[in-house]
Amino acid sequence: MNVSIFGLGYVGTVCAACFTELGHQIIGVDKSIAKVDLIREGRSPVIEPGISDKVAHAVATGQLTATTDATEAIVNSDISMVCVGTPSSGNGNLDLTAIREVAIEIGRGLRAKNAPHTVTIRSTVLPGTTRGTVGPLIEEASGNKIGRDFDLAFNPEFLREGSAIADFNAPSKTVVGAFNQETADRVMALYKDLPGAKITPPVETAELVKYVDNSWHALKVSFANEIGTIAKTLGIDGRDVMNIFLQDTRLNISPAYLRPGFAFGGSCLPKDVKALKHLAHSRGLSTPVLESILPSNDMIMSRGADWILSHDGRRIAFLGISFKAGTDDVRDSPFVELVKSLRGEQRDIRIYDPNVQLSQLIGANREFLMRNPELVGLLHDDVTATIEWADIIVLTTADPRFVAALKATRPDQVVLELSDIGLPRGVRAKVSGFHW
Ligand SMILES: NC(=O)C1=CN([C@@H]2O[C@H](COP(=O)(O)OP(=O)(O)OC[C@H]3O[C@@H](n4cnc5c(N)ncnc54)[C@H](O)[C@@H]3O)[C@@H](O)[C@H]2O)C=CC1
Ligand SMILES: O=C(O)[C@H]1O[C@H](OP(=O)(O)OP(=O)(O)OC[C@H]2O[C@@H](n3ccc(=O)[nH]c3=O)[C@H](O)[C@@H]2O)[C@H](O)[C@@H](O)[C@@H]1O
Repeated sequence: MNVSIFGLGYVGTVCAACFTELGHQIIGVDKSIAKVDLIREGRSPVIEPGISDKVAHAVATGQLTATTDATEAIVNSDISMVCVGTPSSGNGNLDLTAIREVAIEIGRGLRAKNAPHTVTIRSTVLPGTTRGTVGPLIEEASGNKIGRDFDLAFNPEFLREGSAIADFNAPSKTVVGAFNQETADRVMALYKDLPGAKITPPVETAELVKYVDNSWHALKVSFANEIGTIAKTLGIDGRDVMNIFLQDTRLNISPAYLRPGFAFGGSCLPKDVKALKHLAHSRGLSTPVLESILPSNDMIMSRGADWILSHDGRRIAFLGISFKAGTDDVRDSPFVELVKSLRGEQRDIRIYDPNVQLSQLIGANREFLMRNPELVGLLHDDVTATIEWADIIVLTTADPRFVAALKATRPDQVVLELSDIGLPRGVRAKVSGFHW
């Protein structure tokens, strides 16, 4: 099928490249000329394992093109997939600016097209947004009617940064909520060669499921981290406790997100928990469990800062600042918050993260760093010099480059392992774990 993908960020770029491998012809659309130019040059606008080769190949074979012109993309495609950002607004609700813009652009594009077209929303939006906001905006801008002149669906994305390509190619479920079964089937046909359950619930159910997924992950991380905290104060290794707990096969508990580690972050879990809470508030509902997730996470963050400060040494080197290994995404990274809180404590800080270089970042990540200029001056690109300089080395994620670099540590240094990573032999510094 011919598919136009609006928004060439983490979701849009991965979907664009991976859909070409399923035989689809993709036109990527972004309002950022920089991102469109990168795709045209066969380069990925995001850092994600495996994505560079896939983008380069798809562009070289002509299966992936890019434009800033929405109408051109609509006219030359059968289905449009919307993957623009839906960040948090100040009060926890979603900022739908980009969604609204794209809905209007798609509507205008449809005016220039005299053939059936399907629009599917992949961005995470609260229940009611596809029907109540996107649909009417497209109808108004196009003069067309849903179900008569064009079709509309919601198709949530479940990929995780750092393993996005593997997640795209092996989904455990693909969910398409549409206003009629033919539309759901048409969108689902894009995924016909992928494994996993194929589910076509009502649109609002599909919208809510996405929030259930992300809030559940956040809740599990918070639970595991609180257990880890209690265990540590008792002198018990929280990792052992959770490992034994997880062996209860009668309960079939997935170990995912249940290992004690550091606070969760990233551009999705925090914002999606906030948005679900906001939805509950707006309905006058009391949801104490959901209410407690972010305060619990904040507590883990401040415990992490206290733990680092409890070690002697003024010079602290952070290995990693993006929220996860394998990505350049610094949005809502818990390590950014940690660095900011330590800066007021008379410590000198340096950060090494080869994925995070101001000169390379574009889009929302660049904007995030520009809003935090104090961080930019802390970034260093020489890992050996950064380690040599430090008294304390904070290992944030299991990026193999960080783990390998630790072999250069000295016995007078201390390595603080924030996440439950497990270090190789050959680290000469004293090593201590947040949960053990
Ligand atoms: N990052 C992730 O791992 C996942 C994100 N999601 C959801 O997917 C959505 C997109 O997330 P990301 O890819 O992280 O966002 P992103 O911020 O990386 O990318 C969004 C892109 O949309 C573009 N854009 C904004 N307005 C536009 C317009 N009018 N026309 C064309 N392009 C426009 C931006 O320039 C940007 O390149 C969000 O709703 C997010 O919650 C869902 C699953 C995974
Ligand atoms: O909606 C989204 O954007 C995506 O959000 C998350 O994906 P992502 O944030 O990319 O990565 P995760 O692996 O879920 O990590 C989120 C946070 O949880 C933390 N985490 C993850 C796994 C774990 O076992 N423990 C843990 O603390 C990570 O370190 C990170 O801070 C969801 O897992 C995806 O299913 C979803 O598609």
